[in-house]
Amino acid sequence: MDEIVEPPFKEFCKHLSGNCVDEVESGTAFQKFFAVDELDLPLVGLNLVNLGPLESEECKRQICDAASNWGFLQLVNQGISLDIVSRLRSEQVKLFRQPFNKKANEKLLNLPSGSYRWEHKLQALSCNFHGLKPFTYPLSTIDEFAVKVFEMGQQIAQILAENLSGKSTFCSENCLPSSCFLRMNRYPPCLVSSNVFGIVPHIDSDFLTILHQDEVGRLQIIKDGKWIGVKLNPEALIINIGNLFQAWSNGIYNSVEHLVLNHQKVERFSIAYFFCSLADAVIQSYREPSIYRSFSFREYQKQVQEDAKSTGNKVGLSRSYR
Ligand SMILES: C=C1C[C@]23C[C@@]1(O)CC[C@H]2[C@@]12CC[C@H](O)[C@@](C)(C(=O)O1)[C@H]2[C@@H]3C(=O)O
Ligand SMILES: O=C(O)CCC(=O)C(=O)O
Ligand SMILES: [Fe+2]
Repeated sequence: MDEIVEPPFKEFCKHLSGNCVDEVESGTAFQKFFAVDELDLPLVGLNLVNLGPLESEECKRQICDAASNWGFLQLVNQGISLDIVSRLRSEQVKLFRQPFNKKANEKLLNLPSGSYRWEHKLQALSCNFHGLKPFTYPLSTIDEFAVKVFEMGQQIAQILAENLSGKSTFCSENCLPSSCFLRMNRYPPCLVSSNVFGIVPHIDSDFLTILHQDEVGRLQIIKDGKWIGVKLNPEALIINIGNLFQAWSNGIYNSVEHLVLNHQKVERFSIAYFFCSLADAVIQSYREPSIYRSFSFREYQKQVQEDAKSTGNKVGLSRSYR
């Protein structure tokens, strides 16, 4: 296997946040985030939706309950074969094995330049705007995955929306392949400590995130005010609720904080698909009186990025959206 051509971890940290290495070496590396328990996320078999009315209703109820009580769930039999996921994983590994300056400077996979980023101490390759560029046939593995994961996201979003407001068409009208993003992440091994954030605690600003994490795991979420580790299920895709669904559902569906800790010895890969609305879609609670004022995804993303720059943290819905 080619040598992993990445800057040494210390340089990597300095590049990102200066004192990262000091925090880590002084042992203050976020002990409070180190989860003690590991739990299974609520598990739902999506194929049940296509079975008889009874199973279908039960499956939809489980999805909606998890969206309210956990903000996270895991789906199996969701129609995305493990073959596509493993083919995508090998393409992802090949991409990240490219020499560092090639990833940082050249256009990879004819993605817009700047698609390769060091984000929150991970290296992320964002493939944006799947729906815009004309597909070339035969479909690349990335496009094949994106088409299926978009359809799945739409199905879940529709189940969640219909549960609250009948035959709501909000998601189908405002969430399109061109408004969604696929991000492939690589988390380098962190030799200095096992308590360093691969991605800092955050809440996703989209409607839904659909996530495949590899066998390294180390995803943690907040449950009942405590950090817990998410038990691995390589056959499942993880779905988590974003801020937009929390606002649209008037707080009935919850978007919860989550983080990833780097592994001390091995690299970790994940694939995240952000099911977002069109930038100008107005997110308005499905019923009055609403907890949150209406806003557009564009406005919200801009606010989140400004807050993250000025405060170092995303403030999210609590900031003047109430
Ligand atoms: C988890 C997230 C990363 C993201 C903001 C979000 O909460 C959900 C949308 C994500 C996305 C996707 C496209 C762009 O790469 C991005 C910068 C954006 O505007 O929305 C990322 C956000 C991010 O990386 O912060
Ligand atoms: O890589 C993961 O497992 C989670 C990534 C994530 O939370 C994100 O990109 O928003
Ligand atoms: Fe996230």
